[in-house]
Amino acid sequence: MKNVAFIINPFSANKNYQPFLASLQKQIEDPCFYISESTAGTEKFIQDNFDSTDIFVAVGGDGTISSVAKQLINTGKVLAIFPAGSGNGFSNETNFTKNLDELLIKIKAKTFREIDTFKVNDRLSINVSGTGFDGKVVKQFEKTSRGFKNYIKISVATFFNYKPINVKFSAEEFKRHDGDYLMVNIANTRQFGNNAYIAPHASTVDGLVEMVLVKKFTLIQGAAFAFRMFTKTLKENAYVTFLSVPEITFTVDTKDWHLDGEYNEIDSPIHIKVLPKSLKILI
Ligand SMILES: Nc1ncnc2c1ncn2[C@@H]1O[C@H](COP(=O)(O)OP(=O)(O)OP(=O)(O)O)[C@@H](O)[C@H]1O
Repeated sequence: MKNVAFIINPFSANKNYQPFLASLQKQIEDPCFYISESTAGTEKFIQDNFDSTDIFVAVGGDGTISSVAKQLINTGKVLAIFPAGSGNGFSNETNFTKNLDELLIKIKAKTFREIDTFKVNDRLSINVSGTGFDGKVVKQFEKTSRGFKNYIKISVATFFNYKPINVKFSAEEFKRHDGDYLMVNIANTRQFGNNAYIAPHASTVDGLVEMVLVKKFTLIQGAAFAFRMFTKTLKENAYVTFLSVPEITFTVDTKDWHLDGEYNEIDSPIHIKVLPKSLKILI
């Protein structure tokens, strides 16, 4: 299989990439692959193999996919995914499964489509990024051994001593939404991962992101919110507001963000901007 490179993150999810690599080597003679020790390593690998590769396959979770996508934005190169993360939000939303045979058929067909991505100031996001409660949760979560159980544990603990963030919009039309929020998320796709649908109406081809503003609620209301997220039925109410926008600017009194589930420190003011049809992705 020519012009295809596999970038494997050995730290994703259960840190067990060997079975994937063994199947790959069984199915393809001498595949081009790279076991990535860091995002800088991935960057260098893509640069070194850029001219000879048409399809870069990210083997990992949303963080890995994002680190590969970053290098492919607005180029002729195509992204493919073998989901190997714990949440797999982006791969769930772009129809990639853990079936290697299926992936190899898609790679042979080489059919792709163009989807939107977006920027948070100067940083790229492909899936869902946010600040506030879940920015803080991701910060604490990265200090643990990860996994869904730790995520829930940290979420509940963070909830009880969490001080809402203050958001102020620049444009007059959004100023009525200025105020204190539990969290603010910016969604390109519908879900965080683990089928938690934070923005059930988001689309990767509409040139817009869904900004989801969530006010602080009680734990009981939080349970209802979680139920609606997992049943794809989250809608606007006294606690939840959706803004569908191609770009938006605001200030926020925290630097704690997660970009596609990875903790980032970002200075306010924040400028969100959609990069329409900027990423070619295998279908
Ligand atoms: N290209 C890369 N090479 C090496 N390590 C990476 C790369 N991209 C991200 N990482 C690191 O690998 C770890 C796992 O990231 P990743 O998001 O892929 O998996 P996950 O967190 O298990 O899955 P998900 O994001 O779907 O929940 C993170 O600590 C991240 O910082």
